[in-house]
Amino acid sequence: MAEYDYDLFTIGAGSGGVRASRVAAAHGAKVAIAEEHRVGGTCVIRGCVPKKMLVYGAHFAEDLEDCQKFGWEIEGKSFDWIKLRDNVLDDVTRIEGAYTDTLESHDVTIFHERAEITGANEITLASGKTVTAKTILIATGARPRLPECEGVEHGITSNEAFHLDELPKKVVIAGGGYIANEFAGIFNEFGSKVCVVNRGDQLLRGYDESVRDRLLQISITKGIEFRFNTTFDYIKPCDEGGYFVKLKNHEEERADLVMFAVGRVPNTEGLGLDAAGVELGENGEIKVDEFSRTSVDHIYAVGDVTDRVQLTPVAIREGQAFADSVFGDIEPYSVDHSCIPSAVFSHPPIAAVGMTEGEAKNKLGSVRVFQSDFRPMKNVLAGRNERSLIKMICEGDNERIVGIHMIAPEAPEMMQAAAIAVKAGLTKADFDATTAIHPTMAEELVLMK
Ligand SMILES: Cc1cc2nc3c(=O)[nH]c(=O)nc-3n(C[C@H](O)[C@H](O)[C@H](O)COP(=O)(O)OP(=O)(O)OC[C@H]3O[C@@H](n4cnc5c(N)ncnc54)[C@H](O)[C@@H]3O)c2cc1C
Ligand SMILES: NC(=O)c1ccc[n+]([C@@H]2O[C@H](COP(=O)([O-])OP(=O)(O)OC[C@H]3O[C@@H](n4cnc5c(N)ncnc54)[C@H](O)[C@@H]3O)[C@@H](O)[C@H]2O)c1
Repeated sequence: MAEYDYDLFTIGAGSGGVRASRVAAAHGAKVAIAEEHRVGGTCVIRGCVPKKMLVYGAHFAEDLEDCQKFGWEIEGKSFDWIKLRDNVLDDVTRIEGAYTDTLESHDVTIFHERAEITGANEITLASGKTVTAKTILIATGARPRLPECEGVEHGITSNEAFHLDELPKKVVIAGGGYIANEFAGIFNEFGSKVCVVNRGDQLLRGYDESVRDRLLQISITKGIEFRFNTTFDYIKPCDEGGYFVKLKNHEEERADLVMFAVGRVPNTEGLGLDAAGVELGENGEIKVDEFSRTSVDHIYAVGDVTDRVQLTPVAIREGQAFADSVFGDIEPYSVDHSCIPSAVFSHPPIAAVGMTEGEAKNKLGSVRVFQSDFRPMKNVLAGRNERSLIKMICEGDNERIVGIHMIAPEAPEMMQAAAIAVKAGLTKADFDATTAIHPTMAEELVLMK
């Protein structure tokens, strides 16, 4: 008789948990996974995937306007939110099915219910069933944070934004980070009046200042309003529908929808972590070492619940490294969290890798910055007065590239390839030695003066 029911029990079937479970099973482990909501987790069900589909949908608004300068006439164009919403939700269900199939084809047992650690190696499911496992992986992700304010229960978060029955005429979005800027772009392109409310005076902290400023200027030109250095006093329902929204130092205003996008809280409550002896950090995140091991030897944690870098590819890499290291026939290895490229799918999008100009100056002293500030060819013909910006930050005499930052149509697509070069430690001279592909926006990368 085996000592435990499973070699591995994973709590949470999101990006990190699914990858770890599938790979551990492929290494020969007997694996079970519990999911209390839907297989796929935040990324597939209510994050990256449906968000990107809405971004695509939203962008047609500009394309349908710009296409006229390219000779196209489109009569009677109209937009049907319910059609887009339902098509997106259908595709989410399809992908959920693909994730479930992957787990099942690897003989991973799926429990479609909540799980909690109730003993050193014991897990109890919501149905009351108890199982044991030699190793436990916590991959429970994070949930939207809600600020403290009167009437906070009247607001929605990104979770609900994908299910709206109608688009708001006016939406107030709290936050100045990824989600706030992405949804500001989405709602604005669909014709909603958007007001972004940020507690501080900076959008997208962590991104390069000139790129952030460019997004702010373009967003204002597109009609998005911003209120900085303020928080909510109250949100009160109005008899005629919608809400009265009062911000500190501002007059009360009306809105049809309030959306909170003020960060995410690791899902660590009600998991039995205290009793199990798993240590948490200041923000409730699970503390782990470089191998994703918690303070308890046989309990590991990956992804957003550890609050290292809250991105899907990072959760996936952490899950893969954990499974290979614990169940594979190889030397344990850890995930390199340096130089991770990222993107904000705003309108237009931002993408970045490595140090910003400010960071590089602080850390490295003298740096050289190359910059290309240009109006993409398509925007020129379309009469769209929107400029793009690409910055390259270089270090030392050999001008090793330590950061690239851009705001441009398709910036995330360009960045994925550029990030390989930065990660590999290439220099400005290596870029200069590469022949341009003309005419593209990406050729700016190898033509910078
Ligand atoms: C709106 C939005 C857009 C995003 N866009 C991007 C993007 O474009 N690119 C990008 O890289 N990242 C994006 N992210 C971040 C990305 O979704 C997360 O970093 C990623 O999903 C984290 O994966 P995870 O495995 O740690 O957790 P999750 O994917 O959140 O999975 C955790 C799972 O655990 C389940 N769970 C929790 N507690 C229990 C329990 N006790 N028992 C059973 N199950 C439980 C949850 O239901 C959930 O399904 C976005 C996030 C949001 C919210
Ligand atoms: N494209 C992507 O890769 C992508 C997209 C969406 C989300 N994500 C991930 O999800 C995480 C969460 O996203 P997010 O946008 O919720 O958080 P975030 O950390 O990016 O931004 C939070 C913002 O809210 C502001 N804020 C905090 N409290 C506030 C308050 N009370 N009132 C007004 N503003 C307030 C902060 O100043 C900050 O600008 C991100 O950190 C990111 O890792 C990634």
